[in-house]
Amino acid sequence: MRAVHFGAGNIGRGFIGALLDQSGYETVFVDVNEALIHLLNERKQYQVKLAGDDSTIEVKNVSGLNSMKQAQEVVEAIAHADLVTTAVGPNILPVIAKLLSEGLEKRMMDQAGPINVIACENMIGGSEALKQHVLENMEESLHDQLEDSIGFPNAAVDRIVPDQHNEDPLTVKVEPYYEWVVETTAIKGEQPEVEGITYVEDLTPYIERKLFTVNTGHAATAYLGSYYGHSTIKDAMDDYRVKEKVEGALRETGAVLIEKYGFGKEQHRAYIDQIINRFLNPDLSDEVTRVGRAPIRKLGPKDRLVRPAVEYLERVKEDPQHLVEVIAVALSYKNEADPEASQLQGKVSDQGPTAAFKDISGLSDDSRLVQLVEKKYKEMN
Ligand SMILES: NC(=O)c1ccc[n+]([C@@H]2O[C@H](COP(=O)([O-])OP(=O)(O)OC[C@H]3O[C@@H](n4cnc5c(N)ncnc54)[C@H](O)[C@@H]3O)[C@@H](O)[C@H]2O)c1
Ligand SMILES: O=P(O)(O)OC[C@@H](O)[C@@H](O)[C@H](O)[C@H](O)CO
Repeated sequence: MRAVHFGAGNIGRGFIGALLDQSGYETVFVDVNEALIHLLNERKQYQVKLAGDDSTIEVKNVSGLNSMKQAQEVVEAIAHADLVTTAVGPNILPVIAKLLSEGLEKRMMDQAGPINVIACENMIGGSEALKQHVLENMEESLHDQLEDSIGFPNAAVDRIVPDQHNEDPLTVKVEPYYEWVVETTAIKGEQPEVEGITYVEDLTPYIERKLFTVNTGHAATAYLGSYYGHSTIKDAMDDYRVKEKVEGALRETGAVLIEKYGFGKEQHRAYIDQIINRFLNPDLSDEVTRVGRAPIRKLGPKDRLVRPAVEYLERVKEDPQHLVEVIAVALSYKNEADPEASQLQGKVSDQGPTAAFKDISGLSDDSRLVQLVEKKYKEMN
């Protein structure tokens, strides 16, 4: 079996690539990083190290294609693949859609049969969003054929893979924990056989539980950690001021999730505790700059901070004090090496914090959340 995976970065190599190899796939990584592509082709293998566990997984049967220089080869690889996956980041999905649509078009012309494209990104409806970008790049006369033969099942992926500082640039150190959940309804043809995938009929409770617990907690730790002068997630969580506020934010998202999906209170408490312990893993050094990256995306209307805060106001009918504080601190987040953080600070200084927040979150003047964030931001700055 052959897989094409877009994005040979942390989660691509450290999670998806490893499971694809264990499941018997030959994986072609597509990336723009020439150094990584060169090494993948030279060695055809790499190592995944499990943090705190001393064990190493040898990932074999891999190769690489540079999407900037080898576009035609990428198109051919997609035309002959059994599965396509991505882990490039939500903002890059529109970029890869052009080449992906060419590959899928070739595949349909060759009558190579159905295939599934799974976007493994931290967002709600990632594969569906990728499908829309593919359709924008494809002639309308082919849209019905795509609907019939190409599946875009949404997915949730969970494994903390920090930025890597290993001697060997292909090696990836990851936490042992992982979860990969894929929705069955959009699958075309046979369900991909990948060890470690849990198939479910309705992904919504899974992706929301993951995004609004792991990623809300992570973002809260990163922005509060940066505010209090910490550079890693573990250091931030070792500061009781950060930990208390993160736990408070997760009680708020938990109240929404329990009310919405009927998760048991004890079961959800245990889920939160397990996540906090993952953030405190002493064998994993994860920087607040990675976890806090792209703050404009993270302050977006459907993302990990604004969406649960809005739902808390609607469902619990109280003010989400901790989420408000995290949003206010996220609006103040500075990192000159992160283009979105610089853009955010440019917006805040040009428009003022309230107008910048309204613009990014899509909320209106009369939104209670906007008023609460405005007040908190003034208190903190
Ligand atoms: N790292 C984690 O802990 C983690 C866990 C779960 C989900 N995710 C999600 O996985 C996705 C990737 O995250 P990551 O941490 O692996 O990031 P990363 O930066 O390590 O990897 C992204 C890769 O995409 C490549 N890329 C950029 N533009 C490209 C293009 N046009 N074509 C092909 N490749 C391109 C980059 O060169 C890089 O190798 C994100 O959506 C993230 O939210 C990450
Ligand atoms: O990848 P992002 O930028 O959406 O979020 C940063 C981290 O919270 C994220 O990568 C986590 O490590 C991951 O989602 C854990 O499963």
